Amino acid sequence: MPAPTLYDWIGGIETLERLTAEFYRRVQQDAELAPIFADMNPDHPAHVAAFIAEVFGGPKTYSEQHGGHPEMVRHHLNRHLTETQRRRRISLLLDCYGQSDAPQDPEFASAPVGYLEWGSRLAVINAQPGAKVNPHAEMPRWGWGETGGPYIPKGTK
Ligand code: HEM
Repeated sequence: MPAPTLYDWIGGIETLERLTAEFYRRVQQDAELAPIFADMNPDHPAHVAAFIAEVFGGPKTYSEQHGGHPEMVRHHLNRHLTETQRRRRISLLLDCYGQSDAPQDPEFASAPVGYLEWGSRLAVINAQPGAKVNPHAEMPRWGWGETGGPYIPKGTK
């Protein structure tokens, strides 16, 4: 029997939307993060839920209706996000997850941490001056622990 996707395991789009709604509710009360999201699009929490759903093996709604990975990157351009903000965002997200009714088994709980670490670092890199969007960037897919292979420095095979 194939392993369920992370999307199925967490409880699908309903759970993800509950988590992002709670996360952005807490963001408004967080001194570090509130200013960054002060002018946030009201649909942002639902869009982020759709994005994560797709990364976790769920429906391709973000790719089909919201512009896919390149559009997500575009939203971070020139925002000058910092390492401190990145870490605060992860910490708050993990608090929301840990205090939610989403599954807390160690096997599941460890998988999104890798994705959050990877994805948030890309967001900070793409928020710096000079960052460019790759219009063909594929949507990442995350599983139960695959790393996707070792880091390969630029210019080497
Ligand atoms: C795994 C990491 C991340 C994911 C999956 C993610 C996902 C997204 C997505 C999907 C959007 C576009 C939403 C839309 O289409 O309306 C977005 C926008 C945005 N993200 Fe991220 N993001 C990540 C990391 C970060 C980090 C680390 C920060 C800052 C600490 C950040 C700040 C923002 C801001 C300020 C916007 C624009 C919000 C708005 O004005 O609507 N993101 N993000």
